[in-house]
Amino acid sequence: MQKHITLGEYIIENQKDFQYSSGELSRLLSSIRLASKVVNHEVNKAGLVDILGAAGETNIQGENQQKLDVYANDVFMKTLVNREIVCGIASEEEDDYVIIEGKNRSHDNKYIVLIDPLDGSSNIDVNVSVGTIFSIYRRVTPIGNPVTKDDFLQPGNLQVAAGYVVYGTSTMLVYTTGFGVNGFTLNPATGTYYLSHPHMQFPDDGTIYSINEGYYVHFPQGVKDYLKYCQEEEGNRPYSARYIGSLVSDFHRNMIKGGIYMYPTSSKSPQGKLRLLYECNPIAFLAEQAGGKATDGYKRILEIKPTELHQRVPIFAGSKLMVDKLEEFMAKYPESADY
Ligand SMILES: O=P(O)(O)OC[C@H]1O[C@](O)(COP(=O)(O)O)[C@@H](O)[C@@H]1O
Ligand SMILES: [Mg+2]
Ligand SMILES: [Mg+2]
Repeated sequence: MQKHITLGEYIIENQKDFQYSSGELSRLLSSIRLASKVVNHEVNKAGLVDILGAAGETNIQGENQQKLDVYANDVFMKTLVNREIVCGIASEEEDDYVIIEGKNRSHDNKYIVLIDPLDGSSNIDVNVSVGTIFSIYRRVTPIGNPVTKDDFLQPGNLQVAAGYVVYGTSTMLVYTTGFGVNGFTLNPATGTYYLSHPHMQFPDDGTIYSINEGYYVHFPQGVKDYLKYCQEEEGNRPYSARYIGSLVSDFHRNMIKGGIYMYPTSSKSPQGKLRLLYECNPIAFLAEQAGGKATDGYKRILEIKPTELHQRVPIFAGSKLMVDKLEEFMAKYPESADY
């Protein structure tokens, strides 16, 4: 009989791959696994109980928080804090980073977590897939001291692990520790994640483009030109347009089928919309680990030096040949061109 590998087994078996293996990163990933199951349970009954709708608060970025945004943030924060395995957390739903001081081992945990607890909030109330995105770094502040902003403002190429959970028709946890990308599907009957998508790889090329095309008039000229290219009749074009409006779900589909996800700058959002630290960096790490590519249109996302916790950047991520082509169009216009 074929043996089904559980996520718990996989984490333990691959612990040796971690550069500074001490079991801490494994415990951290196990905590995320646990918290994701709790959030999944709540997301699954979203239509039944009073957890739909706005929480009545806005986050520091001026966005209306949904009840499930707040719930997911609480679950991930509490799970990570209670287990005393990280020294700091930054979340989309928190104004500033949170310093975690262990009860017995004050300030001596190694890892920090940056998280988008519930991605795609606008889809919650209409029963469409949402997700969680996480990014993990080693601290740079010496052990024994409280973490500082510098620990959180590290470029994406220093991530030690990153991943997402997609709460879709099935729930999947997909992650990398820098040794490829693996996907695990939750069996709701047993509450266990099983390895279902080993060694996930972006097809080199694809025929899906994902962008909020409603904002077309506000896009940079390079993006407009690329969209016209996507729609022309030639070779494997025109491509199919697919846009869920949930980064995790759009990215996940494109990784499996081949495609490009785009959230450019626009005259309405001159910096782009998606957040570098807990949306773009983890997605870019996964994209590269799966043989794909992620850029801001001109340079690698993973090489951007962050300056702000909630910094926004444009992102183009997906199949390598498609992102290469997008960059060709972008290169025709200087990076600072007016829209
Ligand atoms: O509605 P728009 O402008 O197309 O934006 C959709 C994008 O915004 C996001 O929902 C932002 O994420 P949050 O829900 O975590 O704020 C992305 O998941 C998604 O790709
Ligand atoms: Mg998000
Ligand atoms: Mg969110």
